Amino acid sequence: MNEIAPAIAVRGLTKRFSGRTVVDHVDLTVAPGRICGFLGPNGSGKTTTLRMICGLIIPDEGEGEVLGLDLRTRRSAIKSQIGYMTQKFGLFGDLTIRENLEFIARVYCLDDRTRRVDESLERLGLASRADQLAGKLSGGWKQRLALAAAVLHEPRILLLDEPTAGVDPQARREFWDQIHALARDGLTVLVSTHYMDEAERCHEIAYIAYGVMLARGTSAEVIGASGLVALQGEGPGADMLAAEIELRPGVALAAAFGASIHVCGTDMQDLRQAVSPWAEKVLWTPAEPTLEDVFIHLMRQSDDNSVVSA
Ligand SMILES: Nc1ncnc2c1ncn2[C@@H]1O[C@H](COP(=O)(O)OP(=O)(O)OP(=O)(O)O)[C@@H](O)[C@H]1O
Repeated sequence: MNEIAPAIAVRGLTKRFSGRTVVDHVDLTVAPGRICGFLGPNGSGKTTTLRMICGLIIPDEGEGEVLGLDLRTRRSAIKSQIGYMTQKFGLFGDLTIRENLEFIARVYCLDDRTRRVDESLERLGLASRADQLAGKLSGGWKQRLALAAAVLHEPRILLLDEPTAGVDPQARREFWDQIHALARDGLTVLVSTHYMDEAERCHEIAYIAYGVMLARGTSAEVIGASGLVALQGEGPGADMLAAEIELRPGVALAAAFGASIHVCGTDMQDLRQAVSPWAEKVLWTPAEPTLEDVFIHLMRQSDDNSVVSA
């Protein structure tokens, strides 16, 4: 059987700014057509990692291949096959959707511009609004236009930096449906996000805290590897107990969800022992730990290196 070459295979990627290591020996392999989500606290090196992979910044250490090209020696060739959508809307508000795409097509010196723009408008559901000014669009439509612009030159890797911050749930869902459609056609997608629902829509996740990759895999694998177990408590006042319960030995996290409480730890016996003082008032039942539990747990265990000492 022929093995499909990975779209991305990098090893030991490291970046330092002013002597501070912001990405510390990160390894990553992503197969073509996969959507890989990057999560982690603010300032933990997600964007820097993505930019190194795409040849936009030079790693201080590390090596690898992106689309089969050497990351150190073929940066320009890699960059030409990357689509990049940043969080900030970077298109022209006083041009229409169509004019913006035509402008991008000229910047990239694309051939057959009218066909490409028409196909892109159709594919991303923008055709009915092609003549609307970009500046008058809602957040969701702006994101859709930014996505159309990022993939107009038919890149093989798409980089999305917090793509749906501030966009409503319906528009986010549609945006993600489009990302999945692009991935089905072979586009490899790397996306940084703080949203759990976005993480869950990725094929795989990489969790980076302060430059170090702490977890990697599908969302089920990341939850399984965390070793966390959880209990849900329901009863009068259960939602008021989080702060007190979180201080008990054996409890890693406790949080109210509506009228109930969700608690996590690494050992079920210890967790049951920790909540036993409330066994009469509150009904405790086993629950599934969530991705959010895992990420908060990992974050609390890692050292914040983002504070620069004087
Ligand atoms: N060009 C630069 N020069 C100096 N420091 C930088 C530069 N780019 C990033 N940094 C620093 O590197 C660290 C990692 O930044 P990065 O943007 O990669 O984090 P992030 O995980 O994407 O953060 P966020 O979730 O807030 O977007 C931060 O402390 C940031 O201030």
